[in-house]
Amino acid sequence: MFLERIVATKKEEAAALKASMNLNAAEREIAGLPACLGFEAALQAGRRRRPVGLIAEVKKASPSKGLIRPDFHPVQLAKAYEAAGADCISVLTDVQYFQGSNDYLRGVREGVNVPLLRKDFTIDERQIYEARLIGADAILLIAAILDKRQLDAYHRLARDIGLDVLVEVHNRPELEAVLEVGRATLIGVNNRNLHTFETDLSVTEQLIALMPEGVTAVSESAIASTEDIAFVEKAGAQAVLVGEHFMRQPDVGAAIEGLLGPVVKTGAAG
Ligand SMILES: O=C(O)c1ccccc1NCC(=O)[C@H](O)[C@H](O)COP(=O)(O)O
Repeated sequence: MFLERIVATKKEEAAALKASMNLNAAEREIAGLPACLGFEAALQAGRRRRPVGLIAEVKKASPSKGLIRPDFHPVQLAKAYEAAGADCISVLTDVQYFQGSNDYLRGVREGVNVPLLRKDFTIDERQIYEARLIGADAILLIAAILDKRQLDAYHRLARDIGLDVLVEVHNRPELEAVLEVGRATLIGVNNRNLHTFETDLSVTEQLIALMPEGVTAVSESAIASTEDIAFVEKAGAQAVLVGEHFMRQPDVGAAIEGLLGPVVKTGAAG
């Protein structure tokens, strides 16, 4: 099973981090960093300018599609996303399966001033410290690979060091576990089954209907047309996470406008 392979790789990486990272030193360094940019707040602000908030993803390759963008320049792409009004940017840092890199996130941090999601498979607390140290504003917690104790502890740690948390679910039991833990305010519904790679936007419709008031709901994956946006918005998505569709267009800024329309000036700050 593919997800199990990814988790096994992450366990090896976590063991290496355990050997190289001094937690006290990491905490001291983090205490001296500037505050994170508000990831969830940026998505809510984005909803006032477009039908839904936008997390635009910098994604070179994926397990399901292989190499997506051979001519891959993460900082240029991120600057184009920012110029086109992306509210937040997701940067894949997994090396083995997505051809990502922590250096991509560091570079993007230097290049843009929008909140950044470190998109990776978090299974150890040291990865959360690492995310903050390389410049992320938010991390991803995937319910399919974490039990309730981990969801609770990792969420608490991330918030303690200033990070927002996008908690990802794909089915009803995962959503119920996340709601029982009771910490998530920002919940992503992944339309992709991470075991089979099958995609289905109706997963967004089914799961958002079960979410309580007050949750910022994000529809993730397989969004590629204005019809898809209309569908997930009607289902209650307040934001979307889009990677491959943008990565396949030569001009990613124009692709944002094509998918979501122009930014509407509200006159209000934010
Ligand atoms: O994208 C994959 O093939 C994939 C496979 C296994 C686990 C995770 C995977 N993707 C991570 C993501 O959640 C997506 O990169 C993100 O939602 C954007 O999706 P898309 O717009 O379809 O590129």
